[in-house]
Amino acid sequence: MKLLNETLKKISTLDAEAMKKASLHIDSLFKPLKSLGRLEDLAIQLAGITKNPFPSVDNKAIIVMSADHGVYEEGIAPDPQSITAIQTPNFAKGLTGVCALAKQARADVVIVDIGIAKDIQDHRVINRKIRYGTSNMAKGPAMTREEAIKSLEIGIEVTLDQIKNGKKLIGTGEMGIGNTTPSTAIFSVIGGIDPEEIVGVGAGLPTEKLKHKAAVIRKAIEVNQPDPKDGIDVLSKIGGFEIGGMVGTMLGAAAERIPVVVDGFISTAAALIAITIEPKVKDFLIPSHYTAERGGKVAIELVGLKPMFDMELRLGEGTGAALAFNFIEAATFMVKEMGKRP
Ligand SMILES: Cc1cc2ncn([C@H]3O[C@H](COP(=O)(O)O)[C@@H](O)[C@H]3O)c2cc1C
Ligand SMILES: O=C(O)c1cccnc1
Repeated sequence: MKLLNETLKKISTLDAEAMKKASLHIDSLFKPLKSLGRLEDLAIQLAGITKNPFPSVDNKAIIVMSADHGVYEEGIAPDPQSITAIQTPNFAKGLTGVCALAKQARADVVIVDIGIAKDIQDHRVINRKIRYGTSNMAKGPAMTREEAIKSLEIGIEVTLDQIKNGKKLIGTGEMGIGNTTPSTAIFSVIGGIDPEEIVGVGAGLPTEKLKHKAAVIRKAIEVNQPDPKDGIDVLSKIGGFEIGGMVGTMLGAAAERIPVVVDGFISTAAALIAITIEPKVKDFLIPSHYTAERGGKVAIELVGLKPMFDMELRLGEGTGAALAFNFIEAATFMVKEMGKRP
């Protein structure tokens, strides 16, 4: 709890002076005013986050949190639960979708076991296992409040380690069979939306099972009665360990004034919990893409962010964040490389 409290205390506001300097500089560049559109907004936000009108984000990492879900036993996901444990070492080997995109963006991928249902033998996977998957949220709380806080603090610690190692830009990623179910539950509770309105197929659930997935989510909310104003209560009752880890990454990066990129559906659920815990964190979040998962648009609107692009991705892992790194780095090149108006 100490690390979480210290981190929350450190989260401040954007630096208005650096933003003004960046804005004046961008307006002085050799181009029609505002003609680089949202790239200009991005450069100004980066200045505000880093307190530097000319920041560099060349050293980047995607932090992937991996965990399993007790609610899997309700039949809410199309794949065997063992895929989480099978796929996790593939992040260390560079074989997953996010690894390919991160390689192109010259970013490291950091993979953390924060609650996979099996032991992972690969030493390159950081072992911060809380336990072997959450409990079934359709029957009771997914985790205790203490475990939820632990997941946040693990996310903070792993992120601070990366920042200490020189990372200037962080992306959030995840792996966890079944995790679109707790994510949808989080949007339902905090947004006050019926699960049936936003539930989607995740990794490919047959559409005839969508009503069942929504009913499981509704039951989990009824059984647990999470307090929508208490992000930690929501996380503990209907969340997941990897979602908590991603929230921790967002809080830790914001506290250190490091820009942190929101990925897809699950990462958006983490962002919603992060801003429920500390609204100031929102200014430090950079949205990436519109996920193709049904409910994704409503979800990112709940956070109050406008993604940069829509490539119809629906993989997660941090793939959208890795693609977004290119836009973010491009914004820093614009301010540093362009010439001024005569
Ligand atoms: C091989 C494979 C790789 C993945 N990488 C990310 N996900 C994505 O799909 C899962 C969420 O969807 P659902 O809630 O329907 O299970 C998460 O693991 C998410 O990261 C994957 C899913 C699979 C099958
Ligand atoms: O948008 C995502 O992150 C997503 C969507 C479906 C399944 N897994 C992840």
